[in-house]
Amino acid sequence: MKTGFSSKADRKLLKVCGATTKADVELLASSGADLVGLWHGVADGPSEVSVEQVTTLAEAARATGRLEPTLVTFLSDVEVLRQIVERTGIQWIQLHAYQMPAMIRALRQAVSHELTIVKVLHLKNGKCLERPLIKAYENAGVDVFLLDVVTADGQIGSTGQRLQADDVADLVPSFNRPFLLAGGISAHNSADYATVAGHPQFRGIDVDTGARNHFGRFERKNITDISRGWRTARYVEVA
Ligand SMILES: O=C(O)c1ccccc1N[C@@H]1O[C@H](COP(=O)(O)O)[C@@H](O)[C@H]1O
Repeated sequence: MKTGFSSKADRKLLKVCGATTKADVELLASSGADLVGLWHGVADGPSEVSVEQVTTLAEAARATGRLEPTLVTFLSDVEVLRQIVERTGIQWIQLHAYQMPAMIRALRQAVSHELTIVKVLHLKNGKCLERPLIKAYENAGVDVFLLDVVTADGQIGSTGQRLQADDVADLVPSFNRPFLLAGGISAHNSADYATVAGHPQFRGIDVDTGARNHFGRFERKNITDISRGWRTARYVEVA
């Protein structure tokens, strides 16, 4: 199993989602983020970028020496994803839709370089929709689970809505992989997740809404405050 950043597993990761420009990437790198999410194949996503842009932004992220690019996608066509991953050199992929275990197994087998596969587990009203599939996901090659909200009307991704810590604590014993926490993460709610953040499988946080200002743009102070509030890997740099 490859989880990336493995030599620093005790250091918690801060992933920020939805960069669309080099300026975004550089702002995230200098604000304490460890991973940057690049959306491709997210229907109607406001931060959707082309494969060419993923390539350029991934290079820009790596060039900072501090940011790992992550492809965030709803796509499930293995050959399409293989081509994107190999063309862009992406080493982290976040499957944020309802992709199935067989697809993940096929992706793992198709990609020739190291790839950390992050699979989202969606919680609706506190219950994980994919719970019956978790063991199959692990057997298929998922490296990291990402726990996020699905809203009452079915919205997934960038909901700004929070998970209950008790629901997370109930779900984590059902898998053996590390996990990232998402859903309405801000600088001010780390204390509500103290038990979650202290869990040995907790690997870090993933943020979209809380990283942005009222205009929908990344706000440096929000990101540095989140890094400090959650004590993520680079918080000392931005303190
Ligand atoms: O941010 C989005 O719009 C998005 C679209 C499609 C897939 C994933 C997306 N973002 C993910 O949403 C959560 C964070 O949401 P928030 O902080 O509650 O707004 C995180 O997992 C992002 O990767």
